[in-house]
Amino acid sequence: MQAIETPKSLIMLFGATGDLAKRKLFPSLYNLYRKGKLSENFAIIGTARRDWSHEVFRDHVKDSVLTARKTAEKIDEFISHFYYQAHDVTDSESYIQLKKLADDLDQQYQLEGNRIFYLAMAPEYFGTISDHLKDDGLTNTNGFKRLVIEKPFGHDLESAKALNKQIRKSFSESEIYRIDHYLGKAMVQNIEVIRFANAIFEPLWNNRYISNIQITSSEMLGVEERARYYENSGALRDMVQNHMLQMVALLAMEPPINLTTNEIRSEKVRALRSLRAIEGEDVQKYFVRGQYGAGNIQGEKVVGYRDEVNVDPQSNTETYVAGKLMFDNFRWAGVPFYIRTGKRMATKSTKIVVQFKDIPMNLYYNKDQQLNPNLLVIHIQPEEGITLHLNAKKAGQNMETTPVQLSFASSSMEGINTPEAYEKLIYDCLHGDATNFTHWDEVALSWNFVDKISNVWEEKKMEFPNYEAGTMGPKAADELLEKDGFFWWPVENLEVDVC
Ligand SMILES: NC(=O)C1=CN([C@@H]2O[C@H](COP(=O)(O)OP(=O)(O)OC[C@H]3O[C@@H](n4cnc5c(N)ncnc54)[C@H](OP(=O)(O)O)[C@@H]3O)[C@@H](O)[C@H]2O)C=CC1
Ligand SMILES: O=C1O[C@H](COP(=O)(O)O)[C@@H](O)[C@H](O)[C@H]1O
Repeated sequence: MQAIETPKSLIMLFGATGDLAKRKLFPSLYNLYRKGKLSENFAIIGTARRDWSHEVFRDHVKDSVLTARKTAEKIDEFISHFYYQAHDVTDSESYIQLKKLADDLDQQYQLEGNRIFYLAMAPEYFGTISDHLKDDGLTNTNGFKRLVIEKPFGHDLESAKALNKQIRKSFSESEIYRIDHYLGKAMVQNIEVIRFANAIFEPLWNNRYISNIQITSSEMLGVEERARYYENSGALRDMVQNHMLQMVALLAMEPPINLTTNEIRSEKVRALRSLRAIEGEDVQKYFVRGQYGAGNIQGEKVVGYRDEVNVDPQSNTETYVAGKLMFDNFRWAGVPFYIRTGKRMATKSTKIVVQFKDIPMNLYYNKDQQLNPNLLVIHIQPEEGITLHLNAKKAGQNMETTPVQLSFASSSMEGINTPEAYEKLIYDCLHGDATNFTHWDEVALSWNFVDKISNVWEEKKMEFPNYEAGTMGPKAADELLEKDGFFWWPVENLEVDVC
C-alpha cells in the first residue's frame, strides 16, 4: 500500500523548553522524520519565556533526541528545521513577532499556510493563547489551522465548559485536537480491532457471556516534581476522568457503522451517556480512594505522599482510585466494569481483563477441581499483546483439565518497538485525523461523571495514608470486588511472554 504523503506544515510549540516537549515531543517528531513520515516542507517554532537563540534550542532538541535513542542519523538535518522565539504568552506584543517569524517560515519552506499550534503549557494559559492566536492574526492563513491541547482540559465540568467556550472563539470543534495520550497507545487502539474484527469475540461481548471487566493502570512512580498540579488534581481527575474512562468507553461502545472519526466518537459518547451516575451515598459503595504512605519500591525506601516536596503535610489528595462502573443499557446491564489506578503501586502495568461467565454445567467439573474462568487479557503496557486463558485436557489418561494460554505479544511479533503514543498522535494530527483525540462531548460527559464523585470526596476527609507504597492499593479496593464475589486478577501473573 502506498504511504500517504504528510502535508506540509508549520508546528508552533508553546512550552518548548518544558518537560513534555523534551521527553516526548522532540523524540516523537524525530522518529516521524527518520521514518520519512514528515514532509520535507516542515518547520517548527518553539516558544517559551527563556531567552534562547535558534542554536541553543536546536542543541536542546538534539540532546532530547539523543537522550531518548543514543544514536540518531540525520539529526543535524532534522534540527535545522527548528526555530526559537522567546515569548511570554501573556504579552500581546510578542505575538506580533511570532506572526512575523511564522509568515517568514511559511514562505521559506512553502508551507501553504498550514499551521498546528501545540499547547504544551500549564492549562491556565490555554484560553489566553487561543484568544491571541486569533486576535493577533496567527490563525489567519490560507491553509489548515489546528489546535493541539494538552491535558488537563479543565478542572471540572464548569471550568472545562468555560475553556471550551473560549477556545471555540478561535477554532472550530473539528480544528481542536484534545490529547489523551492513552488513545495513542498501540494496544488501546487495538481494542476496537480485537472487538470488531474477530468473529469469536463480538458475539460474546455482552452481559450474557461476560461476568466483569477489570482495568488496572498502576504506576510505581510517585508524584515526582508535579505536586503543585497533582495536589489540585488527584488520581480521579488526573487518570480516571480521561484515560480510564476512554478505555471504558472503547470497551463498552456499540460497533460503529463505519470507522470514521464521527461515527467512532458518537458511539463512545453514547456509551458514556449510558454510564450510571454515581452520586451521594453511592459514592462510598462504588468508589474507593487511597493515598500512599511510606514503603518500598523495588527494594528502595520511598516517602509517603504527604512527605513529598510541595505537598501539604495534611493533604487529602487521593493518589489511588478504584471504582465499580455500571452501564444502564441493553448490552451491559448487570456487568460491573472495575477500574483502579494509582501511584507508588507494586508494579507499572496497564491491563484489561475481560472475565467470561462460567459455563452453566460442565462435564469436567468435580468437587476437587474447579475450572478457571476464561479470560481475555489485553496488555497495554509495558508489554503489548493479548492472552486468552482457556482450559484444556492435561496430558495422560485422566480427564483432568489444566489452564492454557494463547498469547500474542505484538512487540516480539513485529520485532520492533511500537511507536510512542505521541508519535502516532502527532502523525494523526498532521493528517487531520482526529479519531484518537477526545471530542468535547466525551470530555463533558466524563467531567459530569467524575464531578459527582469529587463533590462527595471534597466534603468528607479521609484517614490517609491508607496504603503502603509498593502495594496494590488499599484493602477496601479488594473488598469492592469481594462483595460481588470477584477479585482483582493479579496483573503480575498475567504476563504475556515477550521475546
Ligand atoms: N510532563 C509530562 O509528562 C506531561 C505533561 N502533560 C501536560 O503538558 C503540559 C506541559 O507540561 P510540562 O512540559 O510538564 O510543563 P513544564 O512546567 O515542564 O513546562 C512548561 C513550559 O511552559 C513555559 N512557560 C511557562 N510560563 C510561560 C509564559 N508565561 N509564557 C511562555 N511560556 C511559558 C515554560 O518555559 P519558560 O519557563 O522558559 O517560560 C515551559 O516551556 C501541561 O498541560 C501538562 O499537564 C500531560 C501529560 C504528561
Ligand atoms: O496523564 C498522565 O499519565 C501518566 C501515566 O501515563 P503512562 O503512559 O506512563 O501510563 C501519569 O503518570 C500522570 O500522572 C498523568 O498526568
